[in-house]
Amino acid sequence: MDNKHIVLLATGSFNPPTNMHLRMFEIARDHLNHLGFTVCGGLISPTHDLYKKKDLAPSIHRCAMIKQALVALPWVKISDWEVKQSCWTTTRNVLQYHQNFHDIIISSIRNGDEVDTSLFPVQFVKNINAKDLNQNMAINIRLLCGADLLESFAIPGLWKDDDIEAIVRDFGLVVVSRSGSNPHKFIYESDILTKYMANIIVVTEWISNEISSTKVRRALSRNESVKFLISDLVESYIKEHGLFGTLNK
Ligand SMILES: Nc1ncnc2c1ncn2[C@@H]1O[C@H](COP(=O)(O)OP(=O)(O)OP(=O)(O)O)[C@@H](O)[C@H]1O
Ligand SMILES: NC(=O)c1ccc[n+]([C@@H]2O[C@H](COP(=O)(O)O)[C@@H](O)[C@H]2O)c1
Repeated sequence: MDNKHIVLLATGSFNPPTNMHLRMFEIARDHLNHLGFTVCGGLISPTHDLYKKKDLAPSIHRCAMIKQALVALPWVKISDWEVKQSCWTTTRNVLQYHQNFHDIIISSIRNGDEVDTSLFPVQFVKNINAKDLNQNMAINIRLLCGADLLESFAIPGLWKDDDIEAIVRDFGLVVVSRSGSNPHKFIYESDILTKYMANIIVVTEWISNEISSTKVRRALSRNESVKFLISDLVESYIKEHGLFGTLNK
């Protein structure tokens, strides 16, 4: 099977989605294209409401904000599968679900079955032609993350070793560097990550910045401007619904 066709999947709180979340997809796609991969699309899978994170807005709002943010990034779509589960799901399971979903779509197309194209994540149809399908084409779901998420692999009790191994072995990682991080050093210091180094692509963000959802939430609660940090549509949604302490401000 060839693994040159990639769908990038990012998980996280997106509380709220920032411009850096969008940029992460753009620079990853650009980098992968230069390496000879075809990025067929991207997916954002916001984490479940039961994920223990301070000040986590309800997923109904996080999904709505992501949709607003993605108006500016049409090749990426939201997946609400994770938030619709009855409890929090590991990232490994999220990746596996989406991998299975794509495998089914590919085999349906190959068999000439009627496929509901509205189900396609992103520009799938545009980037895949019949010739590819006749060969051993496959779609590889890869986890797209910032270096802080990679480094969270080392937090005791947060990730199971088995899950980390399955994520790098079966799916692969695309890691975008973030201020204060050193993904290459982190990979070097981990036996599991070093073993599967070939499946980890590090994208260096040269124009590094410190945008984070935490800082955006803080600014919003203090009635400070968040223009150019999040999209105007996301900002309007937040204010309309009084999220993150913006009520009556
Ligand atoms: N400035 C950034 N540079 C690189 N990656 C980023 C950046 N901001 C977010 N990401 C990545 O986006 C994904 C989702 O992030 P998440 O929703 O946790 O945002 P966050 O800004 O880190 O949130 P919070 O501040 O609430 O912890 C993660 O993989 C995270 O590493
Ligand atoms: N064991 C696991 O699979 C595991 C552990 C910690 C975080 N996660 C995921 O990583 C993401 C982290 O998001 P935050 O950086 O916003 O906390 C979330 O989507 C969360 O579900 C997964």
